[in-house]
Amino acid sequence: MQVGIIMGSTSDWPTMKHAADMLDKFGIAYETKVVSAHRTPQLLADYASTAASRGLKVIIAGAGGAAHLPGMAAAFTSLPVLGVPVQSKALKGLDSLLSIVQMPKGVAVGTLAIGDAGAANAGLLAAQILATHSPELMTKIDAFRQAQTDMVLSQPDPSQVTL
Ligand SMILES: Nc1c(C(=O)O)ncn1[C@@H]1O[C@H](COP(=O)(O)O)[C@@H](O)[C@H]1O
Repeated sequence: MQVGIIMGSTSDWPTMKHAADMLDKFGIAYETKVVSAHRTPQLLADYASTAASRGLKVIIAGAGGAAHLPGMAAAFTSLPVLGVPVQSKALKGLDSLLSIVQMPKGVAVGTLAIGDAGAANAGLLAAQILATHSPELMTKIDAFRQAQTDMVLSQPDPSQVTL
């Protein structure tokens, strides 16, 4: 496995699935696991501190509300940790975002956007990190971006579209 996708609760899966789908697109092997800094603190410590020795290269961590999971994972490993703020019901994910993004200097978490787009981009960014050591993967990412550009450029003038 090259990427570990962890999340605070199974309720985060509909969001975090977008990260998994992106990794699938590029044929990148990953594992998924519910790990919580709050509810399963020892599991988090064990998971993150053994991640590098188990061969993982990047961790994607998604959580909502008081989202301490990405920061605590980063505290236990020197692997890059990408944090996904899951949209909460009460505060629409602003709580998750602020909990993840304001890390103290010296322990880094790469924070993505709130929700599905953030999860998908976490998968994409993980692929891009891995691609720095894989020309084959870089070619796939270049092709993905070109296809996206071509799709946008082929769309008709918005004023001609009947909604
Ligand atoms: N933020 C965290 C952490 C953590 O940061 O360790 N563990 C669970 N949670 C979050 O609690 C929310 C509600 O969880 P439940 O749906 O299980 O009640 C989820 O979005 C989860 O990520």
